Amino acid sequence: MSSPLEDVYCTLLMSDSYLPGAAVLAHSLRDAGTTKKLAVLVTLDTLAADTITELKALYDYIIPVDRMRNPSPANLFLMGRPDLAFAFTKIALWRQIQFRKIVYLDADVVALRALDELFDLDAPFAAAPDVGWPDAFNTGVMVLSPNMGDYWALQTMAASGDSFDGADQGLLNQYYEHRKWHRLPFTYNVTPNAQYQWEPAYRYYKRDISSVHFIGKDKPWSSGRSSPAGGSGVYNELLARWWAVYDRHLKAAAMSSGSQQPEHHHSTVQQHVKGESTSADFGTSSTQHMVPSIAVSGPEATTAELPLSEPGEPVENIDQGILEPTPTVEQRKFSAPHMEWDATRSQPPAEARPEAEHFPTATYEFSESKHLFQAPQAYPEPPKDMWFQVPETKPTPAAPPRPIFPWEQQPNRPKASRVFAEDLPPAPLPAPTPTPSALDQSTHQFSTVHYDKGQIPGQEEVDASGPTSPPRSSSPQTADEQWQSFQQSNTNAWDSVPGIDTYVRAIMEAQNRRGKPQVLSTSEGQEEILSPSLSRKERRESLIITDFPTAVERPSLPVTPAPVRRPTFWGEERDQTGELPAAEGVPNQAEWNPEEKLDKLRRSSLLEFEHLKSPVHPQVPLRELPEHSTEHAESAQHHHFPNSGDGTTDAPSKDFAAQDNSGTPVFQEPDFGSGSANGVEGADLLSPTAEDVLSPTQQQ
Ligand SMILES: O=c1ccn([C@@H]2O[C@H](COP(=O)(O)OP(=O)(O)O[C@H]3O[C@H](CO)[C@@H](O)[C@H](O)[C@H]3O)[C@@H](O)[C@H]2O)c(=O)[nH]1
Ligand SMILES: [Mn+2]
Repeated sequence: MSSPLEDVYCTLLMSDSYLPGAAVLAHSLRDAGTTKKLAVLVTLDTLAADTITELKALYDYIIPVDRMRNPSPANLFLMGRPDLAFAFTKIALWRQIQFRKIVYLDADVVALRALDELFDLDAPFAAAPDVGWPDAFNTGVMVLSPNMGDYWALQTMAASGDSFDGADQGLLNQYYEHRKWHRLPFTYNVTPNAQYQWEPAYRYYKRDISSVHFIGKDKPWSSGRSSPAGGSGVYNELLARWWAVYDRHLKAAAMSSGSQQPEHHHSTVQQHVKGESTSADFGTSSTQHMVPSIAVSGPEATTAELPLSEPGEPVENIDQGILEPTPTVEQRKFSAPHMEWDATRSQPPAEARPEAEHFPTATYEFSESKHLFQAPQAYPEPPKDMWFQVPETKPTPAAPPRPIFPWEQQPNRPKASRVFAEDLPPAPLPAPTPTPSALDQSTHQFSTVHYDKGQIPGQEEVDASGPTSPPRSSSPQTADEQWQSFQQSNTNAWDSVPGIDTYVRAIMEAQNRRGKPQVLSTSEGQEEILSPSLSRKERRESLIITDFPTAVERPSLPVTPAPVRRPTFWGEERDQTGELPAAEGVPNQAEWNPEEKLDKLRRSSLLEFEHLKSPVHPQVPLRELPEHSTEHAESAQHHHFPNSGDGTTDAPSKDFAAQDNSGTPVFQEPDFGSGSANGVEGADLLSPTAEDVLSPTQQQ
């Protein structure tokens, strides 16, 4: 007998109903990698043969013991646990002197890690505090050194029924109250309950938990998979640990997946797990099991026929609409992962446990429900206040903007409106220009609609009903007179500030010196051409942009206008970086005599231009010309030449300045289309090209 005594984990099984607990416990210890052997005390006369067979597959030692009844079980009723009438049987542990040390675990314990270090305790007896009374210990996890002295002392107490709770825990606490017992950390016997309150402590110590003990009447396997209503997140989390072991080794799906273990072992366990199996012959043939499920599912399976499930039914009843789901937030409370060390400051401690050691595991399986899907009667309420509340009372409109311009303060100011050219009565054309040439006749055809100053559509809207400007239809005034009166009534305050006037004049003079074209200068001899009614002396010379020169004041543009130098974003850099490529067939400006070309044009056959008189000539769009069209008509004498060759009309350059860089509007050419702009013949006759305009200095 010199061989050293063995160490074992040991549990107790007195009824078949606790078999799932004993099976999960054994698997959890083996999963944790313990090197110790497993033993189970069994009361053979209260256990089924299948249960013993199952235990043999899980435990190294099956140790039959005699049941020991409490002779005075009244205190058990005080606890509400009359089922613990044979709890004294547990003291048989002390007589298992074939073992050096026993780490005893209740059958309702699941080990989260191996507890092998407990075998190294020197103390003859150790246990963890009980949550119901922490000065006492819980007898679900104990470390003991079997010896017959303690056994007989305990047996004597038990026989006399000396236990304050009527069961083993009261007995053992009374026995060790005046002896030394080693107090184990609570983490060796964590006893969660649905009403657990101190969740922060749980979060803090969670990673140290070695085993979880599901005390009380309801066990994980007897309650089924759904957690008790209102169960705390802590409880559900730890409950999941038990089910994780069960699912890993014992659930029905494992049976049909080629497991090496005999099927009946698992079915024996499943019989005692709520919601896992209701049939005694479950597992004899999975095919047979499937047949009724097909027969039941059909349109005739209405909600009324569905069996109502108990509160603790599996999730699939929620899917089937039998049960209302609880909101997801309550099902899964977030808990931040516990950090063992500050990873931002140091490396992990050498003896640290794996970070993923306590990761919760969840296993999902196919539903075996035989019912068609039924939508839940109610889904969780959508969040409130997610719509825009339309104000019930109309908001008071904001005050109108403060008047800026003098005419805005006129009491009877007409309401601003929009007038389109199409809506206007045809404007009376001014007296035709007494030019006999056919060229002029055709030129006028270019200007589809002819406006005088006072008839400019854009100004009509202000003009027409204004108090200072009588309606044109009833007015004997000429267009120019209307224009004058309009201008006089609508002046800007700054028009009369002499400093501004002087300043702008200086700028313009500087520009003139640099060769900019100025259209405001008058040209003698042309005064009477289009507006004989307006004397030039009546107009003051003006810098105001809106104060356009009349036809009398405005000279005909030179045939070859001076190129307009436009300011670029890069300043004058453009002159250095290059120029546009020369247009094909465009003569050098120096070699070009406009008079000669005009003569040549006049001599050419009139018939060739007859088609240009047609107002629907395809090259001439019928649209209103800008307000300077009067001037345009004049200048067109010099600019608009038809192509004498193929009969198409040549477009003048559109780069012809609409505005020079002083901001003074010059005039805008009508759009004649771009197709023929590069015609050689026409280019010969037309002066300004893009090249001329943009980079005249670069030419030769
Ligand atoms: O029908 C039964 C009842 C109990 N047991 C075994 O006895 C143990 C104790 O019973 P249990 O239901 O686990 O009791 P608890 O709910 O844990 O109640 C507490 O009270 C019991 C009686 O004092 C102590 O044994 C427990 O350790 C203590 O945690 C079980 O784990 C089993 O190992 C059976 O095998 N079959
Ligand atoms: Mn227990």
